[in-house]
Amino acid sequence: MYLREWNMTVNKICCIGAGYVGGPSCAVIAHKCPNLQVTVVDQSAERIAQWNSDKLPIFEPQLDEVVKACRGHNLFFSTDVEKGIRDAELIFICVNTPTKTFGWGKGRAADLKYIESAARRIAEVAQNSKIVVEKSTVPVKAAESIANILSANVKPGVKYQVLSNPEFLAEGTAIADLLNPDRVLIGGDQSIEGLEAMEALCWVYRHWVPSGNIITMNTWSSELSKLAANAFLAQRISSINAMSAICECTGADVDEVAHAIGTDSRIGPKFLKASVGFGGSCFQKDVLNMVYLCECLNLPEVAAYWQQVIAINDYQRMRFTKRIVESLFNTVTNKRIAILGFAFKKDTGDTRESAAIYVSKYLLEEGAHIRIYDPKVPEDQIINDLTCVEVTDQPEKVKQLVSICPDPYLAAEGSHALVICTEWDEFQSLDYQRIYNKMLKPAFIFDGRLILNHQKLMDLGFKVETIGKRLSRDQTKVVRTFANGTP
Ligand SMILES: NC(=O)C1=CN([C@@H]2O[C@H](COP(=O)(O)OP(=O)(O)OC[C@H]3O[C@@H](n4cnc5c(N)ncnc54)[C@H](O)[C@@H]3O)[C@@H](O)[C@H]2O)C=CC1
Ligand SMILES: O=C(O)[C@H]1O[C@H](OP(=O)(O)OP(=O)(O)OC[C@H]2O[C@@H](n3ccc(=O)[nH]c3=O)[C@H](O)[C@@H]2O)[C@H](O)[C@@H](O)[C@@H]1O
Repeated sequence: MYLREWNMTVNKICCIGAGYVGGPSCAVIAHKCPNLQVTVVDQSAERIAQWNSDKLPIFEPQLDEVVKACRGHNLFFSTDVEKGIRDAELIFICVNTPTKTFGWGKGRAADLKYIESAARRIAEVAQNSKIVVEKSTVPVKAAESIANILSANVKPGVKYQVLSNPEFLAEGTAIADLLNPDRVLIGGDQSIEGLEAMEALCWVYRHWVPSGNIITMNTWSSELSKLAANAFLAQRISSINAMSAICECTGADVDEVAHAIGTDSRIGPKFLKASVGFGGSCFQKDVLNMVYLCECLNLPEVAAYWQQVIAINDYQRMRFTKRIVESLFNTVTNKRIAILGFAFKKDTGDTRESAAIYVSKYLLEEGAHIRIYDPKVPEDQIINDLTCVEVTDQPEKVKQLVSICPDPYLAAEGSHALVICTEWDEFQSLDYQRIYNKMLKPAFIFDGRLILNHQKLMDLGFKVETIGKRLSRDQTKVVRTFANGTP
């Protein structure tokens, strides 16, 4: 596409950051825009080598097919960041923006060092004008910081426009989300050059996304909308999880409550599945980022409101684990507990902020032996997650207490309890009679994802506990407690 104000044609795209977002989103752009050349660059030689191999660095349904269809034709993965930047007219920044672990804003603010280093690299290397697209999730006004870095180091004859184009894909459905997005959001400067830069990015997406699904707005609205979307989604999960605690005390059933409220078209049925707590690299990070933003803007009441979404999530993971310990006669020391599922959700091998890490941590602190099975997470990833400094100060002890099993039946063998932490489909069709026979009695199942047929399991002899409903326990206890006035 030719840009008149810029006297430039968009032919080549570069993406800085070959992670969960940069890899899949650029693969889809390359697949849908055969007229464009797309190069994904990363400073990690290991990651780039994996993208160029038969075993891609991330597991996503359909990703292999899309990458194989265009890799080597108009899709390239490279460690040559400079060349990637130099050749492209349009550059996506898709680097990580983790929560800061030090200094001001520690534990809440986003660490923007990778964004800044990408911006500085562009400024250093660029010999002609560039449209720079911030795709990473960032605090409001980050685009302005990028623009300031670029303009402070600009070379004669070079122009920049910085756009915000946050990504809304969810892991496990990344390719489907990218091929069929609810919307594509583009924020930019409302100047003539800014509008033309936005039009160039709209043109890229129009190769496959209907115009009506491409929304344009000012940069700050776009940046804030991304944080707002994740905060609203996380808040819905914390809301239904808060309901699950009430359900467990009252005899109500959280799935029934979710169904009842979800049929109200104003509320809608999605994202109302109670669980052991949300995980993933973004919900907690982005809500905390919002909390920090509110504090900086001197809005303490608003900050406290969003902080509570995280507090309920922490409470849910802890509450579920306490129930495991209580049910196992108040001690799990030296007991064997099988954990099924370690990824933060099904259909991904990603474990970042996975609820399974927290459940395992609490059980290990109580001295349990845990046997973990996950269909996609590699053994070394699980061990790294459980021995990192945030989880334990006794990594050697943890290694002794944890074993990774190649199948769920081996994990269950000789165990006192089986805990479902991830909603993998395969867990619904396991041979639970076989599992029951191999377990110690009474054999407990804790379904942290509400995915199993509880009645069938109880008929087999299992003691079953789950989130947001009482199954094995005596319902009359609840009524008596209320009669005493001490719920
Ligand atoms: N993971 C997800 O599902 C989603 C993530 N996001 C956002 O997208 C951004 C990226 O997330 P992920 O892809 O999950 O991160 P990631 O950690 O998987 O990938 C980031 C990549 O950037 C590379 N990198 C960092 N600085 C670099 C530099 N200066 N030059 C070259 N490469 C550099 C790293 O080596 C890494 O491979 C984050 O801001 C995240 O919040 C947004 C939507 C979905
Ligand atoms: O910014 C991001 O990184 C992305 O964050 C989420 O995507 P993701 O974290 O990949 O996955 P989700 O499907 O949102 O699930 C997040 C967590 O919530 C849990 N969850 C989800 C839905 C639900 O009803 N209940 C529930 O407990 C999941 O099991 C998982 O642990 C958003 O859904 C994406 O739109 C966004 O782009």
